[in-house]
Amino acid sequence: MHQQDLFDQPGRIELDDESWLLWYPEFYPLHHATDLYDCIENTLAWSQLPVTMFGRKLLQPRLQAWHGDHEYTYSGLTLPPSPMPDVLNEIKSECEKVSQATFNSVLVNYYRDGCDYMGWHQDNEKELGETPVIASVSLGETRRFVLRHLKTKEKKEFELNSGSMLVMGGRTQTFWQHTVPKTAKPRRGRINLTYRKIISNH
Ligand SMILES: O=C(O)CCC(=O)C(=O)O
Ligand SMILES: [Fe+2]
Repeated sequence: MHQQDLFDQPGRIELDDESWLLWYPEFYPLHHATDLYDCIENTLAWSQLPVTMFGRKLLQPRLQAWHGDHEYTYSGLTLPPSPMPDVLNEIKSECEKVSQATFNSVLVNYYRDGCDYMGWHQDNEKELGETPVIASVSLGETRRFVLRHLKTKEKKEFELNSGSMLVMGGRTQTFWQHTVPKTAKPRRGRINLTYRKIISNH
C-alpha cells in the first residue's frame, strides 16, 4: 500500500473534483463504541435475506436490519419501513451534526466473522437522489473498506475501526464503487450503520 493511501488523520478528503469524504477515525471513544455494539447487537431483529445477484437468488453474506420512515429497494429486495430505536436515533443526530445533512433511515449490516462481506457496489438507488450524503459508523471488529474509481480504477483504502465515522458525499456514488472484502484472518463481529436520506417523491 502507498503511504498516501493510509488515512489516519481526521478531516475532509477530496476523491476527485466532485466527490468527497469526511473521515473521523475516533468519532466515538472505544468504550462507548463497545457499548453501542453490544446494545445494537442485542436489540435489532437481524435477518439474512435472499437477494438476486447476476440473475440468481442467493443469501446475503451478512445479517442486516433496516430502520426508517420509508421502504428501501435494492438488489431485488424491498425492506419495509420500521421505526428507528432510540440508540439508532441518537447516532443519527451525531451523524447529522458532523455531516451537515439530514437522514431518515439507516441500513445496518452485521458481519459475523471474516467470511461475511459486502461486494463492490454503488449506493446509487434513485430514491437517494443524485448526490447522496451517506454517513457510515463502524462498531466492533476492524474491517478493510476499499473505494475504487469506476474509470481510472484508482483505489483508496480505509481500516474502518470501532467508533469511526466515514461520510461519503458529492458524486462518490456516481464515480466510485466500494466494498468490504472477506478476509481469511480470524475476525470477530462488526456492525456498520449507513445513515441515508430517502427522498419519497423521486
Ligand atoms: O460495512 C461497510 O462499511 C459498508 C456498508 C455499505 O457499503 C452499505 O451499507 O452500503
Ligand atoms: Fe454501500
